[in-house]
Amino acid sequence: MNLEMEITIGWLYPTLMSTYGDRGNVICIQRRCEWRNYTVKILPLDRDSTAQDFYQVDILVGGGAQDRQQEIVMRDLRGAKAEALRDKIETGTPGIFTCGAPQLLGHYYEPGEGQRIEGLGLFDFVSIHPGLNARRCIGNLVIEVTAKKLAQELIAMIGSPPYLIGFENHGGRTKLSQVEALGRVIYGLGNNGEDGTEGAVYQNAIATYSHGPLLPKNPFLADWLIQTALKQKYQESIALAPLDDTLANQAREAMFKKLRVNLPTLVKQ
Ligand SMILES: NC(=O)CC[C@H](N)C(=O)O
Repeated sequence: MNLEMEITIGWLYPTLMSTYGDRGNVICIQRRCEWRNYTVKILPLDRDSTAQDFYQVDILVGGGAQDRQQEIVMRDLRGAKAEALRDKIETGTPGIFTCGAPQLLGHYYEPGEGQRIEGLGLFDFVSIHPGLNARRCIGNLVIEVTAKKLAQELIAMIGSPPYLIGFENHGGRTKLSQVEALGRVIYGLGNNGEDGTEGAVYQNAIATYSHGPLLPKNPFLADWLIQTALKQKYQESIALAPLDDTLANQAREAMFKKLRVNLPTLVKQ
C-alpha cells in the first residue's frame, strides 16, 4: 500500500522565495515521506508554471523572501494561477507558508519602501512594514498552537500540548481580522509584537513567521501536513509509521531550556 502512495509537494517560487532557509521545510516533508516508502515529487510553482501545475500538488510550501522578490512574485501570481492556488487552499490542500509567503496570501503587504502589494486575500489579515528604520523582529520564537482544529489534531498525534519553536526575521507586522491565529506567543514577537498572536490558519493552510526552518524543528507538524494530504488525496485516514525523532526532540528541549521556557514534555516516547 505504502509503495503506491504518492505525494507531490508544490514549492512556491523556489528561486525567489527561499531567502531564509525555508527549503528545509520541503526537504523535511520529502524525507519523512521517503522514510515511509511513499513516492515524492517536488514541483516548483513559479514563473514557468501553468495553472494546471498548481492542481497537481498535494502539499503547498511557500518560504520567506525579501520585499523586492515578493513584488516580482505577485506580478506573476495573477489570473488563472492565483485562482488555482485559491481553489487548492479553499478545498483543503494543506500548506505551510512562512513570513513573506503568507504576507502575499493576505489582503495586502505594504513593504518598507515602495508601493502596496495586493495579495490574494485568502487569509483575512493585512501586513504592513513600518519603514526601513523600524526595528526588525528577529530572534527565536516559541508558540503554543491554539487554532482549534489543528491543535486538537496535533494533540491527538503527540499526546501533549503542541508547542512550536522557530526563528523569526521580519520587518512586516501582521494584523489579523476574522482569521484564526495559529497560536499564542510564548517567546518572541510573532505577528506584530503587540497582541500576542502568531500566524494564522485558514482551512488546512498555515501562515507563520517561523523560519528555522520550522518543520525539521517540529517534525510532528510535518507529519500533520503529510497525514492531512493523504487523507485529502485517498479519502481515508492513513496512520503514519512512527519515525525516530529523538534528535529533533532533544534539540527542541535544549532550545526551550536555553530560552528558559518551561513546557511539558513534548512528544510521546
Ligand atoms: N523573512 C521574510 O520572509 C521577510 C518578509 C518581509 N520581506 C518582511 O520583512 O516582513
